[in-house]
Amino acid sequence: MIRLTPWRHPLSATVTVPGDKSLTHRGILFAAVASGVSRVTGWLDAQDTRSSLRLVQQLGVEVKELTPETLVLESPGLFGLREPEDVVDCGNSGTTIRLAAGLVSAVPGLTVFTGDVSLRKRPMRRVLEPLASLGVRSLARQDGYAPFAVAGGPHQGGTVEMTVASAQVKSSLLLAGLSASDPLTVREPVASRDHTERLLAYLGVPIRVTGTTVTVEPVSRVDPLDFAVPGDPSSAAFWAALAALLPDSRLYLPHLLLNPTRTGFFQVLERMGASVRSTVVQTAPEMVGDVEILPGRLTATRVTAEDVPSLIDEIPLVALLATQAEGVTEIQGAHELRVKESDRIQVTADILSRMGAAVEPRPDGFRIEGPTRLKGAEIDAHGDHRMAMLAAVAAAIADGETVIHGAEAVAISYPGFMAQYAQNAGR
Ligand SMILES: O=C(O)C1=C[C@@H](OP(=O)(O)O)[C@@H](O)[C@H](O)C1
Ligand SMILES: C=C(OP(=O)(O)O)C(=O)O
Repeated sequence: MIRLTPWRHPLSATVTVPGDKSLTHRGILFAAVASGVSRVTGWLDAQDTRSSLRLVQQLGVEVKELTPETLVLESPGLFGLREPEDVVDCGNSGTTIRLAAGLVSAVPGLTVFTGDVSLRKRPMRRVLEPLASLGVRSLARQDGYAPFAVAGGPHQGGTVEMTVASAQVKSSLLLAGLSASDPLTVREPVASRDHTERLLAYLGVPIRVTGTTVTVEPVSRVDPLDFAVPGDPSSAAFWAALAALLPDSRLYLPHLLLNPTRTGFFQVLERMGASVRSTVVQTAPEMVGDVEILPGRLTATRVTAEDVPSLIDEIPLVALLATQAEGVTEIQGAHELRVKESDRIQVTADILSRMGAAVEPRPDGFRIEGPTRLKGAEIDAHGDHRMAMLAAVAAAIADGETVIHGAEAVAISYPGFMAQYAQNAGR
């Protein structure tokens, strides 16, 4: 439990955020696919990425070096990975369990997956069913929840029409495509983050992307990877929201991942009235740059299904900004938030309503009327890292004290968040 009091000053700072979570997971999993010694620098060391690390170790990958900056892994390669001797516990990490389900289609024998109480309630049919259409056998609890088991072995390619826009489902299938007997095409309803496609191309795997259709060819061997992970824009979004909400702030966020499939939050922030300036310093394999945020008068906005994948994890922060914006903000097409680490539509609405905001949860989003003054409250993060950080940002602009239960969940994606928060709040 932590107690937070309002900030009485702007956020005028340079904040360096840890490495991107999605890219760190992929760096670890692709190091397992590659044959030989791979290196991932700037990696995120957090509970979720440790789940991916444990998974690849159970599959026979050796950790050669692990420092706060660098991870060096040695793998026998995709076709040398071995059946895990025990159940693979993916903790709280949806990305680990779903991507790994596709990866282990190449691993002879049985891989049994489980996770924590939250992960065991998240839908897995969305990966197991399309994998089954390629001939990958699996068995799951009723309703398709973990624990489930995947039997590796021969399977084919073909075409899969995805029903949800999900980078986890798409990536799981593309990983299974690497060990299929023929090419695999995956089509998404709306483009989700494309890190897997970019990394596969960077590794020299034959892959074609046309609009929201991706085709990958099977491989016999993949060369090792040397990959630098830039800062996580989803972690940076908490600081950007603070700067947009605290008058006279000036925030500098150096070296962030600026892949356009991830920057929807910064676009919405600008649309709502904040100033967002970015300077691109690298374009391949991923776009990277520095971002500066200045506050402005916030006005309501509309977020639609087309926008959702590019800011899926940041939508609760848009809801918070909307409580301080003039007018009615509507967020639509975000049903996916209901099946994250918590039901993020319900939990966000509960947190903001307790703090005095006018928030109406909808089946697929929110209607929020602003501006309203927020007041401190007693908040339950429901074991969800992003809900705990959302409450901390809200606490900075609320009147009175906010108590957050379950704030230790931040260690899932951003272990240093509360220390950096205290450091900037105390000035
Ligand atoms: O592929 C990824 O790294 C992720 C994809 C998204 O999930 P979905 O694929 O379920 O939308 C996102 O919410 C999650 O934090 C990370
Ligand atoms: C949804 C998230 O992660 P995952 O699906 O990997 O648990 C997240 O980090 O907000």
